[in-house]
Amino acid sequence: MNSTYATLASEKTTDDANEASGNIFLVGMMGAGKTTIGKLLAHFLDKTFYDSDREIQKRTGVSIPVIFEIEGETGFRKRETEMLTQLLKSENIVLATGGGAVLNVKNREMLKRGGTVIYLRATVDDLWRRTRQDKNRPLLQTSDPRRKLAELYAQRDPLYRETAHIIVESGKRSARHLAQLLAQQLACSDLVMDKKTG
Ligand SMILES: Nc1ncnc2c1ncn2[C@@H]1O[C@H](COP(=O)(O)OP(=O)(O)OP(=O)(O)O)[C@@H](O)[C@H]1O
Ligand SMILES: O=C(O)C1=C[C@@H](O)[C@@H](O)[C@H](O)C1
Ligand SMILES: [Mg+2]
Repeated sequence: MNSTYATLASEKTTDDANEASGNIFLVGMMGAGKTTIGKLLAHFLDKTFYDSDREIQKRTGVSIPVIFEIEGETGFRKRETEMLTQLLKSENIVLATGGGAVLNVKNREMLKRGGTVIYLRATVDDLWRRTRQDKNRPLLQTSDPRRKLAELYAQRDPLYRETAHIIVESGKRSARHLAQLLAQQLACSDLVMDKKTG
């Protein structure tokens, strides 16, 4: 690991990841850059990009705020787990998960087993700057959205860490630069693996 990566959660190493599937899963808070970086990473690594939120919207034909309005968060989470179950049957994908995907233990286990999980981590200040103008995140439609973001961060940071094989700081570099560094790093770890197994 070079300096692109912060220390790994619970001393985990990428050896624990299911690299054979070629799958890369991005987890992290709303605004961490999962969708933006995921698309670029898939392009650089020549993998297929999926975004769980986008797939749910395609399947239902309505936006995520509408799903929350009609079915509540519980209904959305059920759809999210169904979608992850289906998407994780794929190989050679980069998947941007929804910010709350790690709340469900079944999702966490599926992700850990199904590929290499990358936690894109940013400070609450960065996350707030990136999400404050966007009304598409139903959990932030409260009287004090910044506080809500901080509460969600405190609740979820340990879950992202528990799930991730790799933790990356997404606050200090542009999305493109991060995707380039990650692509280089992941391509190198593939090389090393091929050497070991080949
Ligand atoms: N590393 C970065 N530096 C600066 N801005 C970024 C970075 N990553 C993402 N952004 C910007 O932050 C905003 C949110 O990013 P994005 O939608 O990719 O987050 P997300 O993790 O997919 O969030 P959600 O869980 O809500 O889907 C976008 O406007 C994006 O351009
Ligand atoms: O952090 C969350 O709980 C969410 C993040 C988004 O990706 C969407 O999945 C939805 O808005 C919920
Ligand atoms: Mg997204």
